[in-house]
Amino acid sequence: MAGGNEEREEQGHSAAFSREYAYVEKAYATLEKLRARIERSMRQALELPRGGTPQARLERDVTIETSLARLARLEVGGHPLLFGRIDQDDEEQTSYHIGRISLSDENGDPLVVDWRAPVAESFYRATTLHPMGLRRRWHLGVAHRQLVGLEQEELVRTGRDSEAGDLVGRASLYAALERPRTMEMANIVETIQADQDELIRRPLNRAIIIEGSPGTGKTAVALHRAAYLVYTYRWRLERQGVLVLGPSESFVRYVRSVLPSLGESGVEVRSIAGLREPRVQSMPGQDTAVARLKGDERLVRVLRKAVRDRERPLRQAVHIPFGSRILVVSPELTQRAVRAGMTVRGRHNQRRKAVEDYLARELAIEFLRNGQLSTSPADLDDNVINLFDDDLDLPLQLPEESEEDIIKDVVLQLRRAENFQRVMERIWPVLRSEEVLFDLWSREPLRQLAARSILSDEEIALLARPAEQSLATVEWSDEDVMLLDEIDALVGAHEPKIYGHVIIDEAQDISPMAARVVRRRASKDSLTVLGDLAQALSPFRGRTWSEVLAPFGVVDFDLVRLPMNYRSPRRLAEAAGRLRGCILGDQADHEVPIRLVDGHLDVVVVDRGALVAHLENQLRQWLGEAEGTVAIVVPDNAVPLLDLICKCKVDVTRVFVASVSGVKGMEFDSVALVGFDTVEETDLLMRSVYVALTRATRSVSMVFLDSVPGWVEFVLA
Ligand SMILES: Nc1ncnc2c1ncn2[C@@H]1O[C@H](COP(=O)(O)OP(=O)(O)OP(=O)(O)O)[C@@H](O)[C@H]1O
Repeated sequence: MAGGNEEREEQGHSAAFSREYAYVEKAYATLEKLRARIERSMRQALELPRGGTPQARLERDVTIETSLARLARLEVGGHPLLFGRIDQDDEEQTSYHIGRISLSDENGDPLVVDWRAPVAESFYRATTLHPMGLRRRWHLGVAHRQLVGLEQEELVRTGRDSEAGDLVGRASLYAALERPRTMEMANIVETIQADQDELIRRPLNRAIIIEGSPGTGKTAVALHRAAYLVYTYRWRLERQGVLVLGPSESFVRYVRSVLPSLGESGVEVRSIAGLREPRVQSMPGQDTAVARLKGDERLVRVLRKAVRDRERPLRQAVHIPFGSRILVVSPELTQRAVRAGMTVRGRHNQRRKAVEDYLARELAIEFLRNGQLSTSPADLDDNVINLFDDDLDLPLQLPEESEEDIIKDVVLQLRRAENFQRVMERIWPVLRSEEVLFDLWSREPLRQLAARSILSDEEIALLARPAEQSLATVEWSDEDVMLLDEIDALVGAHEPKIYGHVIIDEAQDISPMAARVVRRRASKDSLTVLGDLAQALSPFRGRTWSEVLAPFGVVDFDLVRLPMNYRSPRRLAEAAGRLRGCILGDQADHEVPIRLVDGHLDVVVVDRGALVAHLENQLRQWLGEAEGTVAIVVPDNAVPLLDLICKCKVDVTRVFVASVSGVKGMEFDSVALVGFDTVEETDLLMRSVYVALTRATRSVSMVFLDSVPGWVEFVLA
C-alpha cells in the first residue's frame, strides 16, 4: 500500500515537474517577446527624422525614455526570472507564480508576480499552522533559464505535524546556505523566511530597530526592505530616494550588487563618512581617545562656538579710501553690523548678507550726510572723514535723484570695493568647513576660545593636529568628516539631500556626531536601524539602543529580534554563543543556529618570523579544498601586523585582509584570526574575537604569536 502511495507521489511529482518546466519556458519566452517589442518601438522612435515639430520631438524623447525605463525594469541579469508558486485554497484553485519582476501573458493575466506585491506575502509567510489561504507552496529551482528542481510544501493540515521552526522551503534554503561565498553578497529573495519577510514589509513611517546576532540576516533584511519600500511606495520614494548606510567602504562594495540583482536601481548604498558632499578622503581615526572625543555630542557646542567666534566686531577702526574720501569703519559700527547679522534667521554664510547690507548702508548714509548735506568739519563724526573737501567727485545728489537712490549707488560701489570686503572678511568671513576645522585643530588660541567652557584642558589638547600638515595635505579621519558635516550645517555650506527612508546597518557603533549626519538626511521616524550591541567595537560600545538612537532624534521605536542564525556552523555558533554571554552578561539572548554542518575551529601558535609562510600555507589549503573566500583578520590598530601580513602572496579575488572593523558585516567561508593575543582590554578583546570569528561560514583558525591565551580554552570549551 505504502509502495503504491510512493509511486503515485512520484508520478504526480514528475507531472508537476513537466508542467512547471513548460511554465518556466513560457515565462522566459514572454519576457523575450516583450523586450523585443519595446526595443522595436524604441528603434522606430530613434529612426524618426531628427527635425519635426516640438510636439513630435517631445513624443520621440518620451518614447525612448519610457522604453529604456521599461527595459531596465525587465532586467533580471543572470538571476532566475521566477522561483516560486502558490496554490490558493479556494474553489477556483487560483495559483500565482512568484518572481523578480511582474509579467503578464498576452491576455493580460499575471504570468509572474513581483515578490514584493501583496499577493506574494503568503509565499514567504504561510505555515502549516497559519496557511494564509494557501493549499500548497512550490519552490522552483531555475538555472540557465530552465527548471532544474522543484520542492513542494503542503500547507493545509495533512494529518502530519508541522515542522518545528517552520522553515519555508527547507531544501531550497539549505541549498542556498551551503553555497560557497564570493566577494559580493548574494540576494536571498528566493528563500526569505517568514520572520524576515514580516520585517521587510513593515510600513514606511515608523522607526524600527532590528537586532540580531551575527548571521541572523540583518543585512539581507536591510537590502530587501530597501527594494520592497521603493516598489511599494514608488510614488513617494522615487523622488526622495532610499538610503542604505553601512559601516565602511569595503562593506559598501560587498553589498553593492544585491539591489541591482533585485531589479532596483533607486537605492543609494553608502558609508556614513561617504555621505558628505563634496567627498573628502578619510580614514578611521587611530587614536581611541581622540575618536571618542570627536564623536561626542559636546562637539556640537564647540563647533557652534567656533563659528560664532568668527562673527566679531573690529577692535580698531579701519580706514577705507572711497572716491576722494576716506571712510572710517569704527569698532562700534561693526558691533552694530554683527548684531544685525545675529538677529536674522539662517546659517552663518547666508546671514553675512545682512551684515554687509547694514555696514554698507550705514557707511553710505554717513557718506551722504557728510558729502552731500554738509561738508563742515563740525558735522563729521568718527565714521566718515572727509579729507578732500575741495575735490568732491562723489555721486552728488542731482535734482531728480532721491537720497535713497544715492545710498543705493554708494552701497553698490562699496560692495565692490576690495577694502570693504576685507573688513567683511574680518568681521563676518565666508566660512569653508575644511578651513574652520583645520584652523581649530591647528591653532591653540582658537581651540581654547571655542572649547574652554565645554571641554577639559586635556581634552582640548587631544584635539591638536600635527603642525607639519597644511590645509592641502591634511589627513582627515572619518570622525573629522562628521564634524565637517556639522560645520556645513552651521555655516550653510552644502544643503544635504533628505531621503524618504534611511536604513542603517551595523548601527551599534555609530557615534552621536555621526548620528547627526544621518539625522540631517532622514525624514522624521522613517528609519530602519539594524545592529547587534555585542558587536560594538567603537569607543561608544556598551550603550543601550535608546542611547544609540537618541542622537538620531528617535525616541519612539519598535524593537524586534531576528531569531535564527543562517551563517555559522554549529561549532562556531557554540563558541560565538559563549563569547556573547561574556560580552552581554545577563542580557545575552541566544539565536538558533539552523545550519547542520559542524565547521572547523583550530588554534595554532606561530613565530612572527614564520607567520607569512604559515598563512600562505593555510590559504593554499583552504582555497584548494573548496570554492569560496577567505579573510585574514587582525585586531584594530595592529598596523605593523597588518603590514607584515600584506607580504603574503594572495589571490585578491578570493582573499581579503583587514582589521576587525574592516570586516564588519561581511562574510567569508574561512577566516584566520591573527594576533588576538595583543589586545589589552578584555571587553574589547572578547568583542573583537566575536566579530572576527562570526564572519566564517565554514572554518576558523586562530593564530597566536606568543602562546595560547587563557581565554581560548573558555571559547573552545
Ligand atoms: N532567508 C535566507 N535565505 C538564504 N540565505 C540567508 C537567509 N537569511 C540570511 N541568509 C544568509 O545568511 C548570511 C548572514 O546574513 P547577513 O549577512 O544578512 O547577517 P547579519 O545579521 O547581517 O550578520 P552580521 O551581524 O554579522 O552582519 C548571509 O550569507 C545571508 O545571505
